[in-house]
Amino acid sequence: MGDGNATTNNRSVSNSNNNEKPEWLQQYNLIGKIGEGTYGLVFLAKTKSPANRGKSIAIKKFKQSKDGDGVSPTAIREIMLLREISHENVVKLVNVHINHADMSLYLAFDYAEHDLYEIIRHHRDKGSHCINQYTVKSLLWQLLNGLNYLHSNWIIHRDLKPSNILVMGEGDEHGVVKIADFGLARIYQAPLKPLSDNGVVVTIWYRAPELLLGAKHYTSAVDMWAVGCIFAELLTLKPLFQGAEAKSTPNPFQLDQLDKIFKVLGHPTLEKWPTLANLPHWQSDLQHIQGHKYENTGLHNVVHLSPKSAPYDLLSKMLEYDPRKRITAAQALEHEYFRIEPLPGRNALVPSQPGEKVINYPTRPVDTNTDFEGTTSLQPPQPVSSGNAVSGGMPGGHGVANRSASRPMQIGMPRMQPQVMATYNMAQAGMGGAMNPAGIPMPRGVAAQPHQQQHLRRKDPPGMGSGYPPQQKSRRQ
Ligand SMILES: Nc1ncnc2c1ncn2[C@@H]1O[C@H](COP(=O)(O)OP(=O)(O)OP(=O)(O)O)[C@@H](O)[C@H]1O
Repeated sequence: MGDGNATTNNRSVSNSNNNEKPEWLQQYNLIGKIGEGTYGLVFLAKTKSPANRGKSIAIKKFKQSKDGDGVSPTAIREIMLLREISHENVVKLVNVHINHADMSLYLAFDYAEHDLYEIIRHHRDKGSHCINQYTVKSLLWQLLNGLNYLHSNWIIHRDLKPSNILVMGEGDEHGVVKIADFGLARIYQAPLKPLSDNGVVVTIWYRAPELLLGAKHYTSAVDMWAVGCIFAELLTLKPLFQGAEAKSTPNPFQLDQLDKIFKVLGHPTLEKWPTLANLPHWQSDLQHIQGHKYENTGLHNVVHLSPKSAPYDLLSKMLEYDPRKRITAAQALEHEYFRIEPLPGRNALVPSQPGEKVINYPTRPVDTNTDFEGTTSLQPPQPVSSGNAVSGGMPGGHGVANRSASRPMQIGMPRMQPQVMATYNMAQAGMGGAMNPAGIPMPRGVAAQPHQQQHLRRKDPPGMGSGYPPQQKSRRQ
């Protein structure tokens, strides 16, 4: 590792003995497991190199598929492209490691102490303490800023949800949002099929109606739907559309999820969404979908916002049924909501007003008994300098450490300037398939949709060159 390339090794990571560790792993102190998703396990490690000693890294290990064929070379090439992605609001993929013995894949990312799932849960558990307006707005703005960059580079996330929206802990980037898990949907077997069944539930609550209705061609608009759901959840601390997942077949019809959506937004009509008639489930499930009459509960009642307010206007545009009419990330960044007080800032976790209490969000619990194989004891528990509580128990154990108060607010926030993406030599990489100007391959069989094409025509993605929210009077660091 450290040379910027994927590193490979023929020996399996079988235990914690340093001599038997593959070379790349010897550059880290593996601390323990911090999470488990549908596709893999996430570990906390610390770098050993003198230049970056003690830097926290999150290593995601991808599980083997059941048939044991590991990760395809195509998937590996696509992951290598993700290394070129660089933006302040997108988590940095620092390295890629492939273990050839079992074709397991390890992705090393910059570590983020918090995520929106935990932040929302923290507020909900404290009972009726909503997230302050400044924090909600700053989190949302940065999420949109990162997403605008990804969409401009032809990357559709497809699985945005609160646990994938990370927020940096203390340090230079305190309170900065980082989108995680981007671009990985392409290496999974479509659509969103887990590599192995580990009992982790795939969340459908943030899934766009066109996907639920069986659309074969999705666009970046699916991410904007998810952002709308996350925005509402930040406001109310409750998932907006909490459907029960159907699991009968690999990609079952998620009727309950649609039911939850229709109950709040009313029934979609062909008048408002003309291409609805072409969607497979709309056609095939006449009895359930078209036969049922839904009362429109009213989104404003659920999120407790005035229908005339700026946040409501933005939210309703994110939750537009027709994906072609749904607001884009670039358009959302220009919305009035971000031009009125409180203005969004770079550190989303500082108090919104002088004198307001600093919230000490809990650090991630670390299970120090689980290593890459999932069983072996790693090393004796040790103090973790980033403030992580080290628990010897299973994930979910509470390891809440006290942390010092946030830095005082500063005026004059730096502009967010995304770096230009390096172009990848596709001929050299031997890749075929549809390409876009940024050198990112399109998902197989996915044509550029109107929602995406608007980005194609632009040289610089809108909203990115304009820096942080426009016309700000005062800003928080
Ligand atoms: N770079 C990172 N730094 C810190 N924690 C991370 C990082 N990336 C992921 N995590 C955390 O690890 C946990 C598991 O993440 P993972 O992406 O594997 O699963 P998930 O997002 O919860 O579910 P799924 O795999 O179904 O999308 C989550 O709590 C997530 O916030």
